Amino acid sequence: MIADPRWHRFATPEQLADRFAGDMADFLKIAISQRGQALLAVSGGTTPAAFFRALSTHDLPWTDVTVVPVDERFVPTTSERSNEKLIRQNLLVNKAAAARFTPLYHDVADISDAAKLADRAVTDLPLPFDVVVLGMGGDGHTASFFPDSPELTGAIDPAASHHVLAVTAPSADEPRLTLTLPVLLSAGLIALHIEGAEKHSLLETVLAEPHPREKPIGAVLLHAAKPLDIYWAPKKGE
Ligand SMILES: O=C(O)[C@H](O)[C@@H](O)[C@H](O)[C@H](O)COP(=O)(O)O
Repeated sequence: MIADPRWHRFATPEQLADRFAGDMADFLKIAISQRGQALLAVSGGTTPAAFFRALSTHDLPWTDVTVVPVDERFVPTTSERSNEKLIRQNLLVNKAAAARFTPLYHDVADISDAAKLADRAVTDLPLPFDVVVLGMGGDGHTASFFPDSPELTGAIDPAASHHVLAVTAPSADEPRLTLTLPVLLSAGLIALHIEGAEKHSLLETVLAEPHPREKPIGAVLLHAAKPLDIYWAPKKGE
């Protein structure tokens, strides 16, 4: 049974970015006040850049915050496809430049070695995450849980023993490293940031009938112990 999500709807992506950044900054401040530090996992892709830039300007004890990618393309951090590059250029700037960062990408030949290194680094963090920010693709994937991935079952296994897995998928442009479902679900707050009418409609469909293997966002919705916060705005011109 899915816990009814909390929808936060905005007229424009700019208004969403400003309010979303303020809400996440407030939650990170609470986490820091309660446990002296905060763990923030963020997704990549094309949607979050404005939110990252807005969050980077907020005044909070960034030296007590560790930022981790929810998932990563197995590409050098100089690549335009790199989520680490996106995060470093848009979030780890301004006041947030003082934050710590734990990468998933490691410059090794074999992605399974990178996954092992990333899994060890994430395991060594003071888990659970305080905030996880997810995106969603038009096929209903989130993180790197792709419907056509042979590793999907392992990645969305609620009892997965690893925190990071290497995954591949014909629909993904490159091999990926992804946090697994349990480590995402253990977060204090899970926010889903999507924009556009198409994604809104897709999510409404999944909320009505979750198919974790067809629409992997459904695995998050089904197994989340608390409601997700969904931040949505129409795309420009919609
Ligand atoms: O590495 C990635 O691409 C993301 O982590 C991925 O899960 C993303 O959130 C969705 O693919 C949505 O991407 P867009 O924001 O580009 O639509």
